[in-house]
Amino acid sequence: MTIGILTSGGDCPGLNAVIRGAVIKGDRIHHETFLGIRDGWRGLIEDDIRPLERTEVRGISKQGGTILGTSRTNPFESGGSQRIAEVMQKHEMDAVIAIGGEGTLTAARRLSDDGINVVGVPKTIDNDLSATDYTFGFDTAVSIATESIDRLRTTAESHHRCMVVEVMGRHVGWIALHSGIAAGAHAVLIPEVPVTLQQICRWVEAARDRGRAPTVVVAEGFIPEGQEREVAPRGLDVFGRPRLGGIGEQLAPLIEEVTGIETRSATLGHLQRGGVPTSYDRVLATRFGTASVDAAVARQWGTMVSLVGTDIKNVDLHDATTVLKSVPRDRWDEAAILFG
Ligand SMILES: Nc1ncnc2c1ncn2[C@@H]1O[C@H](COP(=O)(O)OP(=O)(O)O)[C@@H](O)[C@H]1O
Ligand SMILES: O=P(O)(O)OC[C@H]1O[C@](O)(COP(=O)(O)O)[C@@H](O)[C@@H]1O
Ligand SMILES: [Mg+2]
Repeated sequence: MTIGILTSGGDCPGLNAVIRGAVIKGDRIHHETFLGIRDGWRGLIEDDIRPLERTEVRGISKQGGTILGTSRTNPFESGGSQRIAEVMQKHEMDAVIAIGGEGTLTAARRLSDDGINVVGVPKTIDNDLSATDYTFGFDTAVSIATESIDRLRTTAESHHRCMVVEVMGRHVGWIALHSGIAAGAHAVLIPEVPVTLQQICRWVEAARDRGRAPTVVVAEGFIPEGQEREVAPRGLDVFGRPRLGGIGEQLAPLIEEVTGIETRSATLGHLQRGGVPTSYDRVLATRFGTASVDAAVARQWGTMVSLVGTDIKNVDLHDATTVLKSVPRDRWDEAAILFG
């Protein structure tokens, strides 16, 4: 069997570990041949494909980014399933392992419904995919965010300031919640839970009154009071969605105005997506990679590998892509006991 591998959507630490796991297991156990598809669906549509040898994946599980490149190309805008089948046939490619988030896997599901042999691997720092307990990349993003909040807090303490830290999370607040709890934030603001400016300021003042440097962690997708949408002053991405970012900068002067506490903001942005994966993410990504080849060999098309408890299972792509995994209200309430 010849298997093509692609990485698509926002990159995330651990992608290379999946590629390495798949190629090594496929070569050593199943004697499969691999093709590297460049830049996600773009490579499959534009026929940008090359052999992917075992020697190329040596030692890459600790490397950030993806050796295959990524893009947000929509396969259905330029030829769709028919074009992909044509390119696969040309390369005698029997199957595709698609490593991506909810967007990529939705595309994979649609392609699979059209008869393309696809197996999905869930990736995203946002941890917003249903049908898997965790995705690789999330642990690394939370670690980087936690360390950054710890650092920002020491400078805020020196200056008796409030610090607003903006983290990623397009639709969900998992990174904000976990890094906020880990760093002992005085407020965590997420897209799932509306919080008034008044409440935020009450938490900030309570922390200040105890001699603490108030620390507010906000997910980029948090919708501030009185606004209908997220803060997105930087136009649209290639898929036509608003590019989020800026809520931290918007909140800081408002908090300063209401509380009188000098307030700064810092946006962590792509720092959360770059660099080496944590050991947790390397292990999860490697296990996903080896399991994805097993799924391809077993011809489990239209499925995705997933983490359930500590086991790796196979789930239907339909189940994985219908509902986003958002933060349940009780998980935020549990954290909110510690705010202020
Ligand atoms: N509903 C959809 N149908 C087909 N293709 C989609 C769909 N949603 C997203 N995609 C494609 O997958 C790409 C990757 O999705 P995106 O959300 O950017 O990243 P991720 O896969 O990490 O979630 C998108 O740019 C788009 O081209
Ligand atoms: O700056 P970019 O690459 O357009 O993407 C930013 C978005 O990508 C993410 O990091 C991950 O989202 P995806 O998994 O959907 O790619 C989001 O948290 C963020 O909103
Ligand atoms: Mg997405």
